[in-house]
Amino acid sequence: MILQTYNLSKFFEGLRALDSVSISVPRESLTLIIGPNGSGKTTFINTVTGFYRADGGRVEFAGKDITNFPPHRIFKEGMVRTFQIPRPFKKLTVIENMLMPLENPGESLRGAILKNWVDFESDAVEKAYDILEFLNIDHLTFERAETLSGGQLRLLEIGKALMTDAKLIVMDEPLAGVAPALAHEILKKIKELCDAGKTFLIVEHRLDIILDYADKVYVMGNGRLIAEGGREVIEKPEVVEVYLGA
Ligand SMILES: Nc1ncnc2c1ncn2[C@@H]1O[C@H](COP(=O)(O)OP(=O)(O)OP(=O)(O)O)[C@@H](O)[C@H]1O
Repeated sequence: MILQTYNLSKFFEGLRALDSVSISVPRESLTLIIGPNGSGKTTFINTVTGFYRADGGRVEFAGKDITNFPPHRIFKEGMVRTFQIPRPFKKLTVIENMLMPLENPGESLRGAILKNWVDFESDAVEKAYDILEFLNIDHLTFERAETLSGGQLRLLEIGKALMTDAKLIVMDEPLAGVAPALAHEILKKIKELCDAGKTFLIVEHRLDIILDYADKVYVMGNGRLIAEGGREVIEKPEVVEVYLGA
């Protein structure tokens, strides 16, 4: 297992947004977290990646206790996250976005750009090209990010995550706003990356598209884990019920 949580909990003024959630993410898999709106999925991701402090429980990454490490330390351990809404630098080109460092979210745009132009390493550029080619967006290399479609922005986000060499890529709704054909392309790329040694933990609502690609599925409802298993879990009565009740 690359990631394990043990009774992870997070409370907001009495609301149990995350209530003793224990999950295991196998290496080189696509593990999916689903559940109706407000069931705690984003809170889970935020707590695992250090954006929220846990109120209870433990997070282990690659066998190491990383509970309540700050986000940059978790990043250094090899876990990177993408956000519900992609945040590229719109006026910059795709390749410039690829070369933007991710490790220091607090760094100013100006500082980041200067650092990049000064520190440009040819192998970083080469790596960025290779990744863009793998993702089939190399034709967009010199386009400004603002001209990309929703799906292309998601691919750019995956590209940026791949630039970091993170072992585990955590994604919040990577298919939101993506046309179905491109969504399938994205998922096929993700599966190829799993075969190549990466691990993905994904929160997603579009089950019709993503379920077939999932190796393992966790279902949340009201801050708790209500089911886990293979793709067939969505047929369990308790899962149907939590979706109907939402
Ligand atoms: N920063 C916060 N402060 C207070 N309450 C919060 C905060 N973040 C989340 N919550 C609450 O925690 C609960 C779980 O929210 P969360 O966003 O984790 O659900 P979700 O499953 O990701 O929903 P969605 O699918 O709509 O994104 C909700 O009741 C939400 O209102």
